[in-house]
Amino acid sequence: MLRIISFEGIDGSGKTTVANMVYQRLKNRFSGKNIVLTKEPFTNEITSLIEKSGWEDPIALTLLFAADRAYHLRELINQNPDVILMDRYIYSSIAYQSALGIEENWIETVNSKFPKPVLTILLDISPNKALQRIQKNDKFNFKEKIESLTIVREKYLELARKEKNIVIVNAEKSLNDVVEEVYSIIYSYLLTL
Ligand SMILES: Nc1ncnc2c1ncn2[C@@H]1O[C@H](COP(=O)(O)OP(=O)(O)OP(=O)(O)O)[C@@H](O)[C@H]1O
Ligand SMILES: Cc1cn([C@H]2C[C@H](O)[C@@H](COP(=O)(O)O)O2)c(=O)[nH]c1=O
Repeated sequence: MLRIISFEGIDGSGKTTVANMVYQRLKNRFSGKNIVLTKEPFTNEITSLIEKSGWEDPIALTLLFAADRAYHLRELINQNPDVILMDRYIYSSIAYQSALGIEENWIETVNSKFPKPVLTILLDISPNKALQRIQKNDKFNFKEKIESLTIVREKYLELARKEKNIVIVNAEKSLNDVVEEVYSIIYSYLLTL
């Protein structure tokens, strides 16, 4: 069984930075466990198709992200991890692709063969603040408009109201405070294994 802890949130919420810092601390504290840090999208080939698609067709995007995920999970199984820290996972598809107008039920069905995350850290931040942070770090060629990120954020918050394993963390706090909070949530989970 793959135990996946996913990091979710709108672009610029701090997922990659926080996941990396928390991973370093967890690796030192739980040196006997095989903790893997990874991110989605995973494959260069599918990422390039996603970029070529122009980020507008939610059906194509849902299917491409799911194909990437299927390949990614097969690679992860081979690493025999105790726990996987995943920078984006299924809830990214639900939040982002449903924000483009596609039915959430269908996105859930497309992703229904993948293991659900045991825990999800939702880094919540206003789109304004998030966009200020990534102005200089934007790696992807897509529209990072405040309007669209506002819808994505609302989709994430809706998911958090439905799914008990999603923990909302205020990502507007200082980096140290966010890392401390996320570390302690995951630490408590790992002690139960
Ligand atoms: N709590 C914080 N306070 C201030 N700056 C932060 C905080 N967290 C992250 N940052 C900074 O914000 C920028 C974006 O962070 P990061 O790339 O980790 O976000 P992300 O959620 O992974 O973004 P994306 O989804 O676009 O890849 C980085 O420059 C990072 O150093
Ligand atoms: C997994 C996944 C990702 N996306 C979107 C979300 C982001 O805008 C980009 C990835 O960018 P990052 O800077 O590497 O986080 O892809 C998506 O729309 N659907 C998904 O399933």
